[in-house]
Amino acid sequence: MNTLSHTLPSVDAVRIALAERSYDILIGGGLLDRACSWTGLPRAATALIVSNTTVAPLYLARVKAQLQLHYKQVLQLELDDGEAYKDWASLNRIADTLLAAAADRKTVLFALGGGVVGDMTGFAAAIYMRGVPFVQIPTTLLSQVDSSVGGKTAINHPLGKNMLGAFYQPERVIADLDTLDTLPARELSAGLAEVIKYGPIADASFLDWLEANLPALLARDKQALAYAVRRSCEIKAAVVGQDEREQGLRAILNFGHTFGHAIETGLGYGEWLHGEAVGCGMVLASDLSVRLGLMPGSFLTRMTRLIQAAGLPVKAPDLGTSRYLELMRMDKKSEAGEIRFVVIEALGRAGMRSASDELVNEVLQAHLA
Ligand SMILES: O=C(O)C(=O)C[C@@H](O)[C@H](O)[C@H](O)COP(=O)(O)O
Repeated sequence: MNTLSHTLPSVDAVRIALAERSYDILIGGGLLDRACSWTGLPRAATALIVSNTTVAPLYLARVKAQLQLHYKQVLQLELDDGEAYKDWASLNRIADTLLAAAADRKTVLFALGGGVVGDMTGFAAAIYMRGVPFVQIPTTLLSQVDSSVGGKTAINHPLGKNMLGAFYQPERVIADLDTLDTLPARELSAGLAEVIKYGPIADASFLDWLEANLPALLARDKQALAYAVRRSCEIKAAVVGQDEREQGLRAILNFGHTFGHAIETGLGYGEWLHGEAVGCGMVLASDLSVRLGLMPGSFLTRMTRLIQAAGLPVKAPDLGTSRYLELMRMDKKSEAGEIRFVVIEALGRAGMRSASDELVNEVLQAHLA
């Protein structure tokens, strides 16, 4: 982590080291209006800002004003807001906008919003004219600590979450902490799920810190949020830097997601927020870690308490255990029909395990609402 010095408040820069695909995650206050956020990006005639109907009224004009200093033509597109719209139709709207404006293959896309906007804009950038540059401007806690970083882009399919996508890295991530001021409380909690994830999988002392600082985070204390975002990005950068395309290690970032994605797909996208499903999914994955004999029962108690205190659900919707198994067999980590779960092997260390359907059923039965 570097600190860029300015007369204005400092800007943290966490580097994602991926050879020629390396980039910085800029983290700080007021970044939307600061020149350092926007200089040094790829030169082009055209830029497209992709946002949604909730975020655009708040921040699009400011981003556009900055981009107009660098690009001759600045296009904008406001997608419908929500996980239910992370689909082919929205992706097509991005392509339609680019093609209608005759945007060339140097055009730079800017994703202004949360994970849905970021994932879809990244996927559009990956496939438009076989690849154009893009920049992530995450405005939710979840997207600042997780989805804007690491180059996973995708849309959902009715049969499975994030099933169509590409690994495609952004040119830069601009995480303006001030955008968290306007975040609804439910979204803040959803983002905390992905923050909490980093403790058990990679940094036991970060888990201690989160327990001690959860009230400050929920109260949106700027320093606490800045540390949580930076530490999360540092951990993610270290993992992605070693395993960009999830050949092994990177799967640990999916802790809680096997159960979580089943909840999202099973209920219908958007019913629960992604972070809510991941929070609840981590309770189930913690229980599985205990039932596999890897962790003591006190670990499940600890995780459940923290997740609940963060304002997240800890009881899973009753989709029926066989439906859960059916959905989880579709997970991208499954191999030859065998579900592979991320489990905790020791505090700060995660691994992969399969489990019998009987054991998974026991876990589900213990946590269904
Ligand atoms: O970046 C990763 O790798 C992750 O798994 C992070 C997840 O938190 C994130 O939700 C990711 O988009 C899910 O990826 P998927 O491969 O399970 O669809």
